[in-house]
Amino acid sequence: MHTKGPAPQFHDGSNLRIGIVHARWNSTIIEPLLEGAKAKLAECGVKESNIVVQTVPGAWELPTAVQRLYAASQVQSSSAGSGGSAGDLLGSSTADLTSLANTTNTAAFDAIIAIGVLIKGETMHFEYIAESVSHGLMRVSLDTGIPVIFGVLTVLNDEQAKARAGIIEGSHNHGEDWGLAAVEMSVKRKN
Ligand SMILES: O=c1[nH]c(NC[C@H](O)[C@H](O)[C@H](O)CO)c([N+](=O)[O-])c(=O)[nH]1
Repeated sequence: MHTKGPAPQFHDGSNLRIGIVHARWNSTIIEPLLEGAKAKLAECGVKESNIVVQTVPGAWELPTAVQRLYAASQVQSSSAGSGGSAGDLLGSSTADLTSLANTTNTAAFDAIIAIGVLIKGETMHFEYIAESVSHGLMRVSLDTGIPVIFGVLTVLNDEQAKARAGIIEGSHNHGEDWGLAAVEMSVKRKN
């Protein structure tokens, strides 16, 4: 039963480009969260071809990956605009070009969703990662001006994680909220 979140708002996502970066830790929870976000993006009309999904090992890597995806999309879209090659703009090594070329369809994003699942262990590791990742994602969003949707579960045990991924009977998949937030923030940013 989903009681605390905002009433869902559906906006027209047909002209939006959305990036999703997700961690691979706790993948049995990540997968339904990712599917929930993508389902709501589709429901709002975001084209499959305008959704770019990338993965990182764990939540700690999310801020840098989101920042790099944003930066690559700016290079790509400005080189497309200027008619120059991405290489001119990157002043780049082959490795940079390869990684840029491997990120298909990186024309400027309207929002990026960062998805991770942090489950408290018996040490302070959880606290340090959760604190740094939340501050890092907020900083990327404020520094770039692009909405970065905080899709990082910070839970105390597997049951809490399952309840937020819609895996437990009657529970709500928070990934859906993140998809809707990405569309809403993108539309409001354009207006
Ligand atoms: O995404 C996660 N990464 C985790 N650790 C890995 C971390 O995010 C980095 O990938 C790693 O430290 C290498 O930088 C987790 N725990 O340690 O418990 C976790 O629960 N979730």
